[in-house]
Amino acid sequence: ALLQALKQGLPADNKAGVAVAAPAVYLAQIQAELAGSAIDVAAQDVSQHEQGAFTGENSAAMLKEFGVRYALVGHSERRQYHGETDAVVALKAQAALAKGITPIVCVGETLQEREAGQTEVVVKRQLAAVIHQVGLCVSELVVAYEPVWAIGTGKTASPEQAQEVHAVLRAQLAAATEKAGRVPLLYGGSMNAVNAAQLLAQADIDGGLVGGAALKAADFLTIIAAAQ
Ligand SMILES: O=C[C@H](O)COP(=O)(O)O
Repeated sequence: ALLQALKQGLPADNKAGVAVAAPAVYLAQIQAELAGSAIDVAAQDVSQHEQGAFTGENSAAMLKEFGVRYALVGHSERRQYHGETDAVVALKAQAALAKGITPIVCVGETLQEREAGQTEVVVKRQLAAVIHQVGLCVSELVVAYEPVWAIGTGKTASPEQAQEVHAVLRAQLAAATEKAGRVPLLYGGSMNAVNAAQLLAQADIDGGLVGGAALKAADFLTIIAAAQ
């Protein structure tokens, strides 16, 4: 029902790239529902391994069979609950790129790290691992800044706080590629229909990685409208 509402509500002149990131078991259904629409399919994770005996993992090649165009890598919940290190996240980004899937690399600091003044150090360390791993493919990444303290909490980073970090990430990308301006930088963490426009108005915030607010089609469509 959510996908139908999104498809019907997306204006014909929509200019924002839109993708739905679903758990792997729903990807076939999502692919079928979104066929012929302007909405892309994304996975919430991808294996770091190209192939082999890794029971339970979904390789990039397998995801590709279901029309997956993007894969989140390094979402803070994967880092926190599944022990994913910067090195593993970097391998996942590389594995996705190798099969033509665009990785959406998630970075972000915890509340403790922010309060310790470590935000810049943490996000730069997380992104550096990926930049180092993917080499010349840096310009093919999407990067999402998701402060851990803002995810699902209703506490959004202020537009100024988010922009400050996005500017750091943009500069880091610019040191690695001439095409840094083309790398979409998304903000995630309690983005909603009310605060999206102000966040998206910031110079280096190109889009959103929306969780809770995307579960209501009307709210998600409002955010998409703000991203034009
Ligand atoms: O996966 C989604 C992001 O982590 C943001 O979630 P949220 O918008 O519910 O805070």
